Amino acid sequence: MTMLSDPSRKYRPFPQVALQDRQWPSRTITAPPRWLSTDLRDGNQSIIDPMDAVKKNRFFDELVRIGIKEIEVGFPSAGATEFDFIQGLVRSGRIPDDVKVQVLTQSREDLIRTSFESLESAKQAIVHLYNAVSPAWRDIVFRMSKDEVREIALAGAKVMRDEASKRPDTDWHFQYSPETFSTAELDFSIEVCEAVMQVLAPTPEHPIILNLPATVEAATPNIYADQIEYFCRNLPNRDAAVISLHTHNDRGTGVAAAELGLMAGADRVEGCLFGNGERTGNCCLVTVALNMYTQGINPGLDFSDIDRTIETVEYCNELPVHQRHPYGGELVFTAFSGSHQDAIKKGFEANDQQNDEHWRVPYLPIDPADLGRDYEAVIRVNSQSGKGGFAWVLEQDQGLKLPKKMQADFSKHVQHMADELGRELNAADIWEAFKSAYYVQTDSKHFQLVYYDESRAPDGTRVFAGKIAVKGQEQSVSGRGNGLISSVVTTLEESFGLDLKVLDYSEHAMGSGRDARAAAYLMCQSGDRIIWGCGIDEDVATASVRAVLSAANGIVG
Ligand SMILES: CC(=O)SCCNC(=O)CCNC(=O)[C@H](O)C(C)(C)COP(=O)(O)OP(=O)(O)OC[C@H]1O[C@@H](n2cnc3c(N)ncnc32)[C@H](O)[C@@H]1OP(=O)(O)O
Ligand SMILES: CC(C)C(=O)C(=O)O
Repeated sequence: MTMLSDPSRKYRPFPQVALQDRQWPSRTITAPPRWLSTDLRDGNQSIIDPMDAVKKNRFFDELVRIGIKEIEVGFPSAGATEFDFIQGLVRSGRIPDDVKVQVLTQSREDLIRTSFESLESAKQAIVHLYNAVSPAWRDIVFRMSKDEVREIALAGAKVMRDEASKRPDTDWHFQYSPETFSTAELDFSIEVCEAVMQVLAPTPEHPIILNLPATVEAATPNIYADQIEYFCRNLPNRDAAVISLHTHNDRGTGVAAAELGLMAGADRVEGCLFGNGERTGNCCLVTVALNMYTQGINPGLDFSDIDRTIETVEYCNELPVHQRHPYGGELVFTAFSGSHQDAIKKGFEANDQQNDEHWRVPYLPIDPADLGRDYEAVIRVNSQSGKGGFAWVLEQDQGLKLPKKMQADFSKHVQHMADELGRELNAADIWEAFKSAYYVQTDSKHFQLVYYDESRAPDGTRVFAGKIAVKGQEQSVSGRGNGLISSVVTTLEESFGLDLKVLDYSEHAMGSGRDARAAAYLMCQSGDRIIWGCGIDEDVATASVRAVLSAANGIVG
């Protein structure tokens, strides 16, 4: 056994934050934060093959297109690929005026200087300095005291200040991250940030960005929220700082931590699209933004063509977006199971009928159409599905609105097919099943309408006269009734001895305008059997004749 029976021998519970009067639990998010995408930095440093300039440029353009205004474009001192891409981007003139690019650097003099050089001639830019401050990193990585670790930050901040002052044509912004903030002593993080602020002298008009990372997510998200609230309440000169969140997803709650962190007073969120990033990834910006959207808040980011965004992300990261990923995954708006399909179908119908625009569709937290997703993908049919599922597919695909009782009849055919094939049934499968169950638009049937005429007899009854092919042999037939349908029923009775009593009839138009067709449905009794028929034709009367023949085929078939 490799898992411990007593894990407390190896792992300690995360301590509570000393914050008795926490305010964040009773706050709500009412406005979007500032968004920073670190796809091209944190995302890029964690994929198997880091992006080349072609991929980085494509990703950058997509980030701009969806409306991200702060983009961390790389780690310039990592090497020539990074440096040249950043210089190329800055010189290309492709950075919109309202977009700031950001670069990350360790707090080492040569690396900071290289970072500034990469941004030479930028109109505006953010230089992001970091060093780890928590005990494990102090003891193990740096082997330094608190004072020495604070000194790393201070020394770096001074180089930043000096490098910026050498390049007055660029509007410089500074960001500092006490890396490993989530596992550090809060008062020490505040102490280091305060020291950095003293060097860089931010003001409310030109604030510093203090980015507080959960470099490794180590506790429940309420703890991170406490840490953020504590930090915001105790940081001197809070007005001169933009508080930024940078959560990772080690415990699977990176998004929750960012949301609670915003309630705790933060102004900005860093993350990656679809949660790429170190280990289990960064907080997913798409999820945080669309969670807000579903609460009626415009996140300021546009995912109305989410598939295009996914395509770019998958191409550049060479990693798939998981099928179950919130909002973007291929299956997240799809219901296979019968009771979900039934509720969704009813929800769409109710939504169309209600007077206001508020979204109320069971099982769907967001309208897929808002993200450019097709309704057709919402309901897919397999052996777990019910009548709501195939009825939806037939309606979307063929325009057929089956009467409720006929859905129950057709259900047996679909279930049989699904069990036989042992796989998902697509729209073509369901249409095939329908055609063969009701002898619609197929040559392999007992009775086939060749042509007919309808006339009125002197006594007012209707006369049906025409040719019906029986197993391919055409026969002239005729019969009378009160209406067209009953005249066909009489014809079948008199010519072929069929026992057929019509119990119910309905019809509807399929489509509109010149191409409109009609569908007719017939519920009949023959002996003790209930038989359904369906006819489709350009002409509504002919559709009803076909429906009778469809039922007749059901009797003999
Ligand atoms: C949490 C994060 O995601 S932070 C971002 C991490 N991203 C990256 O590292 C990607 C880009 N990095 C790189 O290309 C390389 O690491 C480089 C070029 C920056 C530096 O490479 P190297 O000079 O070989 O150093 P290396 O990366 O191994 O860093 C280790 C050294 O830097 C020190 N160091 C680490 N972080 C920092 C920091 N933020 N500030 C100052 N020094 C630091 C370590 O203590 C160690 O020092 P030592 O050699 O005296 O023990
Ligand atoms: C550099 C910092 C912000 C980081 O990536 C982290 O701590 O995860």
